[in-house]
Amino acid sequence: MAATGSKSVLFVCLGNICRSPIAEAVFRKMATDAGVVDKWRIDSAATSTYEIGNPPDHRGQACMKKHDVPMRHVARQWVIDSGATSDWNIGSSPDARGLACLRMNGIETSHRARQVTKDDFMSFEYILCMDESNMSDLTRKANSVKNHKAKIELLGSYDPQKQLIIKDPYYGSDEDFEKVYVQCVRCCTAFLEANS
Ligand SMILES: N#Cc1ccccc1-c1cc(NCCCN2CCCCC2)c2ccccc2n1
Repeated sequence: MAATGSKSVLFVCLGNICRSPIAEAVFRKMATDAGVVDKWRIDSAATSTYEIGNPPDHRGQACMKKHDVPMRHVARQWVIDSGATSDWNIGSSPDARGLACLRMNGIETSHRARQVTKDDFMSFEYILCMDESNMSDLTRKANSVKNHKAKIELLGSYDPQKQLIIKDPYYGSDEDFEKVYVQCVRCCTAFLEANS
């Protein structure tokens, strides 16, 4: 049973290695600093299969390090993996309660890109994406899920400076990742405020 007043947000972009892991890390830090992170299930995912299983982009990791924002990526010397005997949850993230337990014990987990699943539309209250093509991909997928619960919105719709679109920095520079970071800080601040 989820804690009372529990909330959930899934950040989504095209590949889940650039924009959505930054938004997830920024929001998680804000919720932690506000003392409410235990009330939130926070995750990120991709609309595409381009980068499934890959860690966040190194330029995004460098940006997070520069701004002292912990990112759920830990470079691993050993390849240690785990698997399931069933196909029940293929593609889903580890259970939020398990992640919270790991984090409470200072055991960092690493984020690996994953694609949005049908279950996400049933289990997340908010699905916040970055641009119009993410929006149309998500809306199309959501329409195939009966009475889905998620509110699908542009993260940029929370921006006090009204910059609606957070542009894909994949072919861009460090400055483009910095712009993604700055927009995510403004939008996540307003989104957390609107849900406090
Ligand atoms: N597509 C596009 C696109 C258009 C404009 C600006 C950026 C991108 C762009 C391209 C990427 N990977 C290169 C193409 C991947 N292959 C495309 C054909 C199928 C097999 C895979 C990205 C990867 C991760 C995150 C964001 C990305 N964004």
